[in-house]
Amino acid sequence: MANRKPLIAGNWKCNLNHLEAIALVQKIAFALPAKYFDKVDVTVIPPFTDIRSVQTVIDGDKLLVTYGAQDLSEHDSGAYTGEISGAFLAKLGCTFVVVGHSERRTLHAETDEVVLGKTTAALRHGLTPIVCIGEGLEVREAGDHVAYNVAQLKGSLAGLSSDEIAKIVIAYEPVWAIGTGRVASAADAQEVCAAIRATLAELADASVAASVRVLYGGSVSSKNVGEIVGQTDVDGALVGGASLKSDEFATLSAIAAGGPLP
Ligand SMILES: O=C(CO)COP(=O)(O)O
Repeated sequence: MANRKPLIAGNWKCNLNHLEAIALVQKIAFALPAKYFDKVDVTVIPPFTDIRSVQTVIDGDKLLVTYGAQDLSEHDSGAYTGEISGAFLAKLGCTFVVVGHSERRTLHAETDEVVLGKTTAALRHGLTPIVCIGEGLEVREAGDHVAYNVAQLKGSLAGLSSDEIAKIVIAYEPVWAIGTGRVASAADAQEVCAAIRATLAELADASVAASVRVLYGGSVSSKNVGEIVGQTDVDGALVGGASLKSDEFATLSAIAAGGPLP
């Protein structure tokens, strides 16, 4: 994983109200003493309605966990009912924002063009976008997964400058591995993450490509995270189900930090 600090991001999806969120953040922080944060960045990505409460507990208790949002609008303000501006997220102290998660691409018909608009909006407000890409099962079975992910990455980052690309995190999440318990092998993750890095070198340059964090996501748990983040081009994980359990999430974060177990 070269000199890149691993990042473990817990995507809570549509789970936990703001009271449950406070309890989970406190438990995660309690299980992960300060020494781990020199070696791993840990962030939680709760629903929008939890963010203010999460901010209050993290700021109040001076916790080292950061937080972010699961989506944002392409627009900064205006007549866009139901949309959340990146400006609002920045004001709430968010560090990260997930963009183009496969659940949004599929359930909300987000195209690469929309994902690019959201990525640009995140950067405009000083948020770090975690740009998600990943192939479905048919593409994987046809053996077209590398080309598919490279095309999705190029579409999602089209026209961004090297400086902008340097500020992004990429997450490779094969759709067939999300919430299924069917984790990609470490070699599968490495193959696509290496292709992502080679594409970043093409879109920006070699030094930017060497600095950008590329995460794997899809059924990550404390049982498989060690092998996955041990791959040369995998710099952490975007974790769904396992991020809702404090002990499990703390354990897998500690493994990504290189131990010891909490
Ligand atoms: O979609 C994911 C994270 O964004 C992965 O979810 P699971 O870890 O539940 O498979």
